[in-house]
Amino acid sequence: MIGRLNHVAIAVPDLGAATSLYRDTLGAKVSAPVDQPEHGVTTVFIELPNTKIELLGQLGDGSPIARFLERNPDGGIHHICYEVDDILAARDRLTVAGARVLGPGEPRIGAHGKPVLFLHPKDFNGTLVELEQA
Ligand SMILES: CC[C@@H](C(=O)O)C(=O)SCCNC(=O)CCNC(=O)[C@H](O)C(C)(C)COP(=O)(O)OP(=O)(O)OC[C@H]1O[C@@H](n2cnc3c(N)ncnc32)[C@H](O)[C@@H]1OP(=O)(O)O
Ligand SMILES: [Co+2]
Repeated sequence: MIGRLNHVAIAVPDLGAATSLYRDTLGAKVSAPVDQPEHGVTTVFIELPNTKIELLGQLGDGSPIARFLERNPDGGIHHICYEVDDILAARDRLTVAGARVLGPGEPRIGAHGKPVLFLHPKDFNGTLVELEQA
């Protein structure tokens, strides 16, 4: 059911410093930062030949990455995002299989303008999973 790896997300305490690290030290192509107020984060995408890295900075109070950064003050891998052909069919199939879909259960529009959903990390070997409509 899952398809391509769309991105690996890394939550960071200082988005400017992390962007500089990827652009200037690792020599990667980086995007401009974009605030995602619906998601409580600011994103910077690193374009790699075979996938993307999503740098996540905290945006506003109640950001979903706030507690993660409290527990991991240097930052860390926060989630992985797989593409699915039909996000509603994927949600329904996973729910029947016992996986917990986070939030209200309806997809929201993500950083690429496509519907996304998140699955509880406790149901996927301690890894927060994002699904994005391909
Ligand atoms: C920009 C849009 C979009 C895109 O298009 O790419 C994005 O990527 S938005 C990214 C940010 N949004 C989200 O992460 C939304 C979904 N996340 C959540 O709803 C919450 O973050 C969470 C997963 C429910 C965690 O909530 P939190 O309050 O931080 O933690 P808890 O204390 O409730 O945690 C319970 C349990 O789970 C462990 N945990 C938490 N986060 C992670 C994680 N990222 N990876 C692995 N494990 C995680 C946490 O350690 C707790 O474990 P125990 O201590 O053993 O109970
Ligand atoms: Co993401």
